[in-house]
Amino acid sequence: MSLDVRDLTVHYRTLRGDVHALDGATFSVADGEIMGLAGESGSGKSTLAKSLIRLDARMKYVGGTVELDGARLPVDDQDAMVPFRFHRVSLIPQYAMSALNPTRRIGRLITELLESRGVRAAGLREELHRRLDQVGLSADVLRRYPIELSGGMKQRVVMVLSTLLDPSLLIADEVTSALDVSTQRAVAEALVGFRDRGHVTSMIFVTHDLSLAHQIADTVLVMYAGKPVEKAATRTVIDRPRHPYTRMLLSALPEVGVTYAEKRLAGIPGHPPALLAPPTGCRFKDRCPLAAAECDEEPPFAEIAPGHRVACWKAG
Ligand SMILES: Nc1ncnc2c1ncn2[C@@H]1O[C@H](COP(=O)(O)OP(=O)(O)OP(=O)(O)O)[C@@H](O)[C@H]1O
Repeated sequence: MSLDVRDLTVHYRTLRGDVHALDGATFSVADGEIMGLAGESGSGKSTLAKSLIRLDARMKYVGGTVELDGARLPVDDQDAMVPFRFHRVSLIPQYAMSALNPTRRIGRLITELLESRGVRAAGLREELHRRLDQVGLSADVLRRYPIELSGGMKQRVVMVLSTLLDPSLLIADEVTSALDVSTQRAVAEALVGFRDRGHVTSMIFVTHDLSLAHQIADTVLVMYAGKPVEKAATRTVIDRPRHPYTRMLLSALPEVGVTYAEKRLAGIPGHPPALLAPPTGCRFKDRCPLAAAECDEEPPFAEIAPGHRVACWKAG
């Protein structure tokens, strides 16, 4: 088992109190698995992604454990995480490509970044060239400035850099959302290529776009209001979703070739609950067509079939 997360709970400190952005997340990711992490904006996807690598100053670890390849990942201690970051667990952050320093050539940027992580860049030069080639970039990009590269090229440079040390876990946080559809596909294919060549053991692919998760992920974990609500093989989530929220999320997807007049976007009525004071019991109950008295108690994230977990009293 590559990644094993138990009851991970992380809040944001605010002047008005704690925002319960991630509340008791339990799931695992197997060796070789690409897990899509899906859910509406604000469901806690980025919070979960960041929690596995670096909490920012406003985030507060509240509880839970994370194991990577059988050893504890010290996600509650930011200094103890230093040797793991980049080496064992690596993140391609949201908007990574706009974070490249515009005044440095790509080659120099990469050298500086590697050396700041205690890695000798000279020893990795050949491998760097090989990996750039694998994602369709020539070594010539190393002599260019970020402004001379397209968005898709910059994204691929960041991807190569994030995986250069063969991390066990790669987290890709909305890496394709700023790209056009064909570039999205190239970036998604490059990510799958990293896994297929063994440059990363497993991957969490954060996206609000279930159709994109469908293209590259082996499994999908759906989050709602800070909690995982369903996880299964991608085909199962798409063809036989069991959580009412997953069903509504899927029916809200626009269909290609169907005009707006023919099928108005279903959408999901209502709003997610405020996470400053989340409701007790199932967090989806106020928007759920199946809600009943038992939903005042929190449903467990139970395995209803091999590899298929659902947090819903009505799914069993
Ligand atoms: N710095 C912060 N301070 C307070 N609350 C925050 C902060 N960052 C995020 N939140 C809240 O935590 C919850 C989860 O946010 P998060 O960014 O993890 O969601 P997300 O699913 O990644 O959304 P998106 O798809 O928009 O990136 C939301 O309710 C959000 O408002």
